Amino acid sequence: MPEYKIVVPATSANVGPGFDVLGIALSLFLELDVTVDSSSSVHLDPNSSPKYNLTLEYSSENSSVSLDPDENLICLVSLHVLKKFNYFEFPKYTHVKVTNNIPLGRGLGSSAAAIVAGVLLANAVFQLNLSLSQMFDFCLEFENHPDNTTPAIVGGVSASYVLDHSATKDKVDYVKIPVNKSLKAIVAIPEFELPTSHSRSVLPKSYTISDIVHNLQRIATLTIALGQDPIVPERIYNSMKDKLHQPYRSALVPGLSKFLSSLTCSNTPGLVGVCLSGAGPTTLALAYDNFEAIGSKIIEIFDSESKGSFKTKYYILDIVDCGAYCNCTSS
Ligand SMILES: Nc1ncnc2c1ncn2[C@@H]1O[C@H](COP(=O)(O)OP(=O)(O)O)[C@@H](O)[C@H]1O
Ligand SMILES: N[C@@H](CCOP(=O)(O)O)C(=O)O
Repeated sequence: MPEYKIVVPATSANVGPGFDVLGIALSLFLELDVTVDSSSSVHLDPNSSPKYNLTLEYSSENSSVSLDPDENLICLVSLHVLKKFNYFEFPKYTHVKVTNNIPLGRGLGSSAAAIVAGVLLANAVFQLNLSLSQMFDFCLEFENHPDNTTPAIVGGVSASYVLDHSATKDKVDYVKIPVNKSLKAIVAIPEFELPTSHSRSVLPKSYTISDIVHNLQRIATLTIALGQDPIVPERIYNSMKDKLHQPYRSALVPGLSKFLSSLTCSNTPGLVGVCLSGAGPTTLALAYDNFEAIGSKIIEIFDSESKGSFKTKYYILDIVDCGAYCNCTSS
């Protein structure tokens, strides 16, 4: 009876000036427990009619997610990978129990985690031995910016570029960026969802050269500043400013402008930088100390700016150096 455990971290993409380039893997996880078991009682449930020999179960509060393999993102990705290897269904009695702690549509890479999990699911059950490069290529077919999927796969902070969307393989290359070990992420998550597709639709089609240079200068310094020891808070803080996406998205996230302008490394001890997480509405603060105090200060800002229209909660998360993995727990 093969059993697999697949674990994929949440990710915060962009990291200020790194629109569609940078991403951080964080200690909040999507987990899949996969069994291929002919004696399992879950298949005796008359309401669970397996499609492609697969049944799905969600243990946590993702009630909006479809359990139909033709609609569920994890299954869609997995079946897509399988078809490329001429498999069209899972082994009989495949059951996938999903425990998802990554909130959906909040800018913490839930869709990227689901895509990566789908690739790993196909890889594990059919022993495809996919290379890292093949995994990146499959992910890119479902999310055409690799800034979430790369750190979800390789962990830590990464920068990636797409070599050529029209190439047949090896489309993505990446580097991992050294990060000072004392840094943690404080993510403030509003209770409303903001689909990434909507948050991308408000971005302009072209930019001024001064805005582009603004971000180019900062992304270069940020990638070095994050790993410096001792930390230079002002350098990280200034390097995390962005002119390519945050100004256009602030109308979608009440409180974002105030959050970005009022919390500084001078008035908030321990803080080194602030930005929107991915496409929002979650925000990210990087800090080396005073995590709880910074979290409370952020919540005060959003509570006052939202005027009671939504609540915001915060998590203090580690930057996890290990990306997605799959363990075979029995043979
Ligand atoms: N664990 C999951 N299982 C199935 N589908 C998921 C899962 N996580 C995310 N999704 C899909 O991805 C959508 C959210 O994607 P997106 O708008 O890009 O937000 P995010 O910033 O969280 O990635 C969800 O509405 C759902 O359709
Ligand atoms: N670079 C993308 C990142 C989207 O991340 P998500 O976690 O919100 O899906 C963008 O900014 O659109």
